[in-house]
Parts: sequence; structure tokens; C-alpha cells
Amino acid sequence: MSVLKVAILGFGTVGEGVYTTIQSHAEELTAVLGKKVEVAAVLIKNKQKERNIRSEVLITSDYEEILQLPQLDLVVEAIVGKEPTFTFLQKAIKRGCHIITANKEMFANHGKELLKLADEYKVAVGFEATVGGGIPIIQTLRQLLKINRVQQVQGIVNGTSNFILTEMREKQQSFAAALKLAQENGYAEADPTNDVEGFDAFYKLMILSRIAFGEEPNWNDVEIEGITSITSELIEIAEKLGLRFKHIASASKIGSQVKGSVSPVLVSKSHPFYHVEGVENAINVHSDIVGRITLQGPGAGMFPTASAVIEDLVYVCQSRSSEANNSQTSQAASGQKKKRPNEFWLVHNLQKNYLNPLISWIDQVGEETFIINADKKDILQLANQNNPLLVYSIIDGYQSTNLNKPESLSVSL
Ligand SMILES: NC(=O)C1=CN([C@@H]2O[C@H](COP(=O)(O)OP(=O)(O)OC[C@H]3O[C@@H](n4cnc5c(N)ncnc54)[C@H](OP(=O)(O)O)[C@@H]3O)[C@@H](O)[C@H]2O)C=CC1
Ligand SMILES: N[C@@H](CC=O)C(=O)O
Repeated sequence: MSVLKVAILGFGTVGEGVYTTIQSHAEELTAVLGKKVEVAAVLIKNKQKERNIRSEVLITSDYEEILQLPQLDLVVEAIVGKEPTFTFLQKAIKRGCHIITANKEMFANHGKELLKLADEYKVAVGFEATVGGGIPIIQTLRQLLKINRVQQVQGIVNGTSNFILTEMREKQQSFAAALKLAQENGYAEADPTNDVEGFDAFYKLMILSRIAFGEEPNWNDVEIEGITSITSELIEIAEKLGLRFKHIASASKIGSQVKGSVSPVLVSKSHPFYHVEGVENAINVHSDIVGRITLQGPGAGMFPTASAVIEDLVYVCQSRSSEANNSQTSQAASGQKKKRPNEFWLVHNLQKNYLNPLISWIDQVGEETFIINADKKDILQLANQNNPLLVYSIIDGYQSTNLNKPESLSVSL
């Protein structure tokens, strides 16, 4: 029986999960592919660390040794950062290998170049694990997009942020304690800046946008905000109002343009993301024929991510390279530009006597914390004038009790 030889670059949470799953699901892989899948080599950085890897596998910190193996069919990349990973994968493609990556930062930055190069060398690229952990969102979008026109893709795509917000609310954990637990569980990156400052969600959004719309928003126009401004006090206020903070990345086709945003927002019980808790991710795709569909599942961690990589392994081996690499949609979405309705916002740190004819005051819900109704451009102006004002959109509307409407703010012009 022929053998598929695989190299795994990186042996941390994801790399080790992939290695273990190739052993534990060897029979299924052989049955589906008609060949045995064998890990030929593992690339690591620190040669001193103990690893649970079979003796016949080459373990090296020198990538050139892997490229010189007599047979190498597929390279799985599970390292952090744009380089040397991009260079490693270019070399793998030039060697004639299919590639699979879990590295969203690298893929958001260099995916286009890798896909082009892979087409040239007639090999396939798998990147299911770059977005949504174990959720098969990339394959679903590819399936969906043969005829449907996508209008919006919106999701909780950073497992660490959702985990931290849940721990802070449910267990009254501090931000720092919740983050530490996310790291111990293998959800957060070793340097968690990208997770908690919104950049990880941004990279994932750019990858999704390219598949959903065939293009990305202008990177510089996307507002990126993480969860570091959200205090236990704000979480408690929101909870009393029946609202929850969720960190949401969103891309929409408006007219001929794709717009994106990454920020914490508030959702009520009726919103599909309200009950998405812990490390779970959820992605909502709105398209013209099917309407709204939501996919939900574990968004980070060893085996959910390994699952995405293993499914990719089968996909890249079974598909022709041009098919696997087609990340553009068949259609450009044609969404008409709609007038954005007034939105509700929770604002914190606002002085009581602030009056503005474009803003309607709805409720006072805490000290210097108010619910207001305004258009986004006006609230952004307000945010600029009132540093360090914290502003969170309540994305599915707000039912006012009006019990706490402050007298001094009751002017609604
Ligand atoms: N953790 C998760 O849940 C998910 C992670 N991802 C992405 O997958 C990738 C891997 O993440 P994760 O496994 O968590 O990361 P880890 O930090 O757990 O592991 C990183 C691995 O890469 C190795 N490494 C780092 N630099 C180099 C280098 N220059 N040459 C060779 N090896 C190197 C490290 O080696 P050593 O062991 O010697 O230190 C380590 O084995 C990242 O891009 C991440 O964003 C995607 C989806 C989910
Ligand atoms: N650090 C990431 C891991 C998966 O992509 C996250 O928390 O979502």
C-alpha cells in the first residue's frame, strides 16, 4: 500500500494534536485515502524539550533536513507568526508538497501569494484551522458560495476572548486569572496580545472575507478593538440589563464595498450569540438564498484544531489543486446600500450633563454609564470628544425600562 508522508512544523498545542490524531485515526485515514498516512518529520525550535514522538520520526530544528527527505507529500504548519512560516511554506510548495496551515496571522498576510504559488506548482492549500477552531466554516462557505451571494459574515472567532468574558461573568474571575487559564488550556497564544487586543479576530475576519466576498475590506479602515476595556463592573451592569458582552468580528458587503469591524458588543437573550460561551466560537453567514445560518463549535484547543487540520488533509489529498485553492466566491455579493438604522449603545465614563441633539438618552444603568440611541457616526464623534469614553454597540436592540432615565439627560431632540 502506498504511503502519504507528512511533516509537521511546530509541536505545540496544534502540532501535537495533529500528530496524535494521525495515530488515533490511522484506520479511518487509510480507508478514506486508500493510503497510509505517516508522520515522517517534526520541526521544533527547542531540541531540549521532551516530546512524545515515535523514534522513527525525524525530529529536527533544521527545516532543510525535512525538505531533503526522499519522500515528502504534505507539510502541516502549526507555528506562530508571519516568518519563518511563510518562507517554510513557499519552500514546501516548490518541493511539490500540499500544504496545510493553522497560522491565521501568516495566512491573512500571505495567503494570496501562497495560493498563487500553489496553483503554479499544482499542489493544494488547506487553511480550515485558521478560522473557528474545529468549526468547518471554510468548507461550508465554499459549499454555500456556489450560487448564494453572501451579504454578511459575523462571528465570535476568538476563543480566548469569549472564554475570558465567560469566566469573568460566570465565576467572577479577574481578567488576568481568566487569561492565565486560557493559556493553560492551550486556547491563548503564548503572547496573548493578538487574542485580547482583537488582532487574531481581525486576521480571521480577513480570511473569511476573502472567501465570502472574494475580497477584503481595506485593512486600514477596519476598526479593531479587543476586550481589555471590559471590566467586571461593566459585565455586571450588562448582566442586570439582560445583556452580555461578546467580541464580534463582522464583514458586510455594502454596495460595491466590503466593510469590516472587530469590537466587543452587547447582545440580548434573543441573539444567537448570547448563549455562545467559554471557548466556543459561532459564525453567522447571511446570504441571499438561504438567509441566515449559524455554525457553532469549539473555537480553539488541541483536538478541535487538529480535527480541522485532519479534515483538510483529506480534502487537499482528494481535490485537484485548482479546486482546493479556489478561495474566491463564484459571485460578488450585490447588496444594496441600506440606510443604517439608529443603534443602541452602552456608554461608560460619560459626564451627566452632556447634551447633543443627535443623541437620545434612554437609561442610566450605572455610575457614568448610560444607554443611548444614536447613529454610528455621531457616537464615534462623541467618543472622539470624550476620551476615554467606552462605547459598546447593543447589536440586537434594547428594551428600555425607563426607570432610571436621568432628568438631566432626558432631552431627546
Ligand atoms: N492553540 C489553538 O487553539 C490554535 C492555534 N492556532 C494557530 O496554530 C499555530 C500554532 O499554535 P499553538 O500550537 O497553539 O502554538 P504553541 O506555542 O503551542 O506551539 C508553537 C510550536 O511552534 C514551534 N516553533 C516556534 N517557532 C519555531 C521556529 N522558528 N521553527 C520551528 N518551530 C518553531 C515551537 O517549538 P518548541 O516546542 O520547540 O518551542 C512549538 O512547538 C499558531 O499560528 C496559532 O495561531 C490555530 C487554531 C487554534
Ligand atoms: N488563540 C486563538 C486560537 C485559535 O485560533 C483563539 O483563542 O481563538
